[in-house]
Amino acid sequence: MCGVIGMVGQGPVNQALYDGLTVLQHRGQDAAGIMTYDQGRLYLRKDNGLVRDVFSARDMLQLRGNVGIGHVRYPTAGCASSAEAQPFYVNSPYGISLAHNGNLTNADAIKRDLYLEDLRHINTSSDSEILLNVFAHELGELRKLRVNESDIFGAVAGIHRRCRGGYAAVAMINGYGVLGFRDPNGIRPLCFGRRDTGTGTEYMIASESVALDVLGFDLVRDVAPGEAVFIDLHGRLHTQQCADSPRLAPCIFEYVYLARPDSMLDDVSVYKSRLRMGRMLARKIQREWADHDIDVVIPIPDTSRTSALDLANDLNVTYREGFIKNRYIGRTFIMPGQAVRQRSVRQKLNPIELEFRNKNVLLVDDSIVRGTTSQQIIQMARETGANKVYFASAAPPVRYPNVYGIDMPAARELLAHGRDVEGIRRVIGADGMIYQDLEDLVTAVREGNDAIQGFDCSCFDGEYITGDITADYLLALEAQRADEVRQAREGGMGDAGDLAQVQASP
Ligand SMILES: O=P(O)(O)OC[C@H]1O[C@H](OP(=O)(O)OP(=O)(O)O)[C@H](O)[C@@H]1O
Ligand SMILES: NC(=O)CC[C@H](N)C(=O)O
Ligand SMILES: [Mg+2]
Repeated sequence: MCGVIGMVGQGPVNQALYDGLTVLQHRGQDAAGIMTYDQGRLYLRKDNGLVRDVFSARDMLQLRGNVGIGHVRYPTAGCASSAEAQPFYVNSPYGISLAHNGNLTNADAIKRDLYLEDLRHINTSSDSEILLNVFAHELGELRKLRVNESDIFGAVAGIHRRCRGGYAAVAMINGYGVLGFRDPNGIRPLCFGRRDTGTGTEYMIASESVALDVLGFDLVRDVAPGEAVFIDLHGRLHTQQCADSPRLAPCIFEYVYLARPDSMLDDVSVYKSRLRMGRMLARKIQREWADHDIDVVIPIPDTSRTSALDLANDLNVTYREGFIKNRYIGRTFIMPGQAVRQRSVRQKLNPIELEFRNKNVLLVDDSIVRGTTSQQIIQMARETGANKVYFASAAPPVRYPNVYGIDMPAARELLAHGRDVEGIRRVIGADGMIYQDLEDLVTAVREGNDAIQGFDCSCFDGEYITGDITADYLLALEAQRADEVRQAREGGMGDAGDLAQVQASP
């Protein structure tokens, strides 16, 4: 899950895009980029690193113009090289750039077709470069010197016909404006907002509404699944449904972990959905463990705080902040590689002894994926003198790979894969263990918007809503992206197709 942003302003957009990306930083910490448009020229700055490290004051001055797009990356395909940072750019037709959140599940097949039939070369191993080239091909096929909005929407319809998987993207077309579109299942989030200024209306498209909030934009609405929104250079908004049979089935893991709690996603407050997850879990504890001896509920910061709060309220047990988080360390789960994830838990979280000594504690996390956090945290709680250490997860066991934009490619890396709850409890070393039921998780989110037809719950139930995921696909994904494979392949960074590095070499 990367973060994307796009804007057509009445004045320079560089600072707003930068600020918006810092607010979306929780969606990707590996690379960042901005591309702007000014009087027929495009300006690009992208590199590996956090937003604050990628853009110097000088870079910002060079990002000229009132129109632009931006991206923060958490890779799910390709490699970690800076050549795969986004936005991507292709010069024909018109000069198009694109930033993508999600993952294409038929990337290999499209790449072949792009080469053999459309005579297009893909220079990286990123699926986002493929998505851009499909769009460029569809637009180029019209063979027009000038296109109009309906041509642009027609090209998005072409993307929906050719691409499978999850994609929420923004694109900038040189001389035309900024486009946002979402896959026909609406797996990854995308919304847009407006801000009225003395000189006219400005529009912004973003992965999460929190980016609009912070910049003073009013949320207009979510982009519908399959829909495209286009803001032309005069700041006029055009929208059109571009898919044949769209249906809203957003990724439920956005609500569990990925999104910021102060965002609205598909009309559901992420914060309120997490409070409800906590209440649901409290009720399960009351049902199945009425005579519990929990003295204190302690969240594992940051994400689980919200659900732990209402879990404690509903259980009528004291809530305490027992771990203090180092605010200068990012999110562990989206770090590349198990070694760095392992190290960062200790550096990031430190216990307050008095909240643990001689107490029976219930540690609450939003989810357990590889078990990196839970194993170390339980050990810390014990070393700090806790009597009993119980563990609760506000999401069900994560047992299956994600193929739509979350980097969980290998089932065998998932703690819960092939294990029952008792087996998981033993591995993480807890005295007791409780997981949310999937049905309750769905209820907790859907209560915010009962128009949501379904969710992508694939990492919990192994059902892939795009219908194209076979056992062979999952095996190939694992062979390509499992931790140790990537470690061996990438070691440092870069790969043979890394143009940026080739050029930089003496
Ligand atoms: O089982 P694991 O593989 O450890 O993954 C799950 C953990 O990772 C995430 O925390 P993270 O540190 O990424 O972010 P947070 O500070 O937002 O909670 C999540 O909130 C869990 O704590
Ligand atoms: N997490 C994402 O959305 C990743 C986008 C794209 N697949 C990449 O790897 O760069
Ligand atoms: Mg966490």
